[in-house]
Amino acid sequence: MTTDSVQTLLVLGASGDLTARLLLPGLAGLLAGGAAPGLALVGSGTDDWDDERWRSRVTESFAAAGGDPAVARVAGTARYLRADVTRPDDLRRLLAACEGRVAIFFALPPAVTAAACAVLADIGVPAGTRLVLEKPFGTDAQSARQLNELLSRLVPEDQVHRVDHFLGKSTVLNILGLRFANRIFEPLLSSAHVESVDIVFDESLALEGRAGYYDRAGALADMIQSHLLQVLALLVMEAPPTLDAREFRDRKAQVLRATRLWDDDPAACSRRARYAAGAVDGRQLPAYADEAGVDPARGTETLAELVVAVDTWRWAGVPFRLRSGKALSATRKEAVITFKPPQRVPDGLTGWNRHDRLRIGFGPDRLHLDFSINGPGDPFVLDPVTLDAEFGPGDLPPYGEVLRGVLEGDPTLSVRGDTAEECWRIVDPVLAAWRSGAVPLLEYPAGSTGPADSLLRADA
Ligand SMILES: NC(=O)C1=CN([C@@H]2O[C@H](COP(=O)(O)OP(=O)(O)OC[C@H]3O[C@@H](n4cnc5c(N)ncnc54)[C@H](OP(=O)(O)O)[C@@H]3O)[C@@H](O)[C@H]2O)C=CC1
Ligand SMILES: O=C1O[C@H](COP(=O)(O)O)[C@@H](O)[C@H](O)[C@H]1O
Repeated sequence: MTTDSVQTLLVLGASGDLTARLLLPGLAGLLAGGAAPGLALVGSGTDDWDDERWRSRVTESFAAAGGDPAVARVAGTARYLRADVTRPDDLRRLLAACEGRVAIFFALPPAVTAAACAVLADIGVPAGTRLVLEKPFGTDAQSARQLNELLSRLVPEDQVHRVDHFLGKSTVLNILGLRFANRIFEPLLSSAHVESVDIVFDESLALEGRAGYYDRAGALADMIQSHLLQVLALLVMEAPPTLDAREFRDRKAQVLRATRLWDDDPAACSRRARYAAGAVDGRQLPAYADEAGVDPARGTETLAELVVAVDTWRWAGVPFRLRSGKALSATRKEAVITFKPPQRVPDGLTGWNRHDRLRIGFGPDRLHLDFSINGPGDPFVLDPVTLDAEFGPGDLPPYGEVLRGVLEGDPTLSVRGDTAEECWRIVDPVLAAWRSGAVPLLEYPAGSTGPADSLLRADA
């Protein structure tokens, strides 16, 4: 093993939900594939745990990777240090316990992450340290800018990883490959041919005990500001000359800078709603307002919709409708590109009654192309058909892909600081309109398809 390969992943928030459920299983997948051979794992939290307790948590979360020796080595040598990360002496002690290059994963409540970063900015971090921050990154454009300023005092931007588990490497590459590695789709992807785009992330999952975080975030910040605008950027960006982190992230940032609310009208271009009592998949759910830990007076939305325009030569005039909601009747995770009708269907051909559509599914990652052809029987009558393809699974779970970028020092998948601010710049006026009461908080029964007054295309 070279000295260069020795590095420590320092997990702040070792006892938390994210660490056990997503981060550690992702790490196990990565290690089982032979990555990060010299990795040491240090966990920390305010709980009175010892090494044994932490190792058993790690082993439990690593279980899916089987008995891989590299995985077992990391679990068996993991160390735990009790610390309050808002205290300078505790953070100094944690950093002193790390060997080689350090990656600090802030699996902490956002306010604690910001406080820990402020302390680190005073005490400093070893050269080469990478910082991994979970979403939400700030609560608006101003707080995101302040957090960015703080981080810039700590390490260079390329060593800051603002995590977006949603856009793992395989999903990003699926979209880029679909758009830029053939001559079929890309020439059609512009306002000349596209009528509208819907990006939808509907979940049948409800609050699932996450009121502590979710009730202060809501669907707009939880999903649209943080994840769906990133999907939008991938769908509309110009082709990067290479997949180098700088080129790729520059292209994303450019289109997000050109994105604005439809008609610049935050009230007309947005919807918000929260679920009332109902049943999802036979499971009876209370109204969101009655869920444990929820303060109904906050008026937190569990479903948000937003229509934006991308003011570029290619996309001007095309509405992009973004929506995400919880406790809905069915899970639907896809981007749907609806094409304009054919310029003219020749007289004599009948039956065209459905727009051509390209559907890109996220989980499972699939592609569907809906269009009309001459079907069986009468050749003068068109029938709707769908061509399907699977993108195939990536070799790692999303957090494995995120951690690979962190441990290999590759910021490609990380959300760059200016981009995080830009996403808040887009949604801030909507949050202000909601706070002022300009947009009513609608209700939909859990297990329904959402409020009737949706901005999505009804036929998509
Ligand atoms: N859970 C999820 O599915 C997802 C979570 N996230 C994000 O991940 C982050 C963590 O979320 P989650 O794991 O759910 O939260 P949890 O509340 O489950 O865990 C938070 C952790 O932070 C620790 N902690 C709190 N204050 C301090 C402190 N002063 N010093 C040291 N440790 C402290 C807690 O330890 P203790 O209890 O001992 O104080 C606990 O281990 C959040 O930013 C969240 O938005 C993002 C996507 C999904
Ligand atoms: O980041 C989040 O994502 C999940 C949905 O993503 P998935 O990969 O778990 O399907 C969402 O449920 C959660 O509210 C949000 O914080």
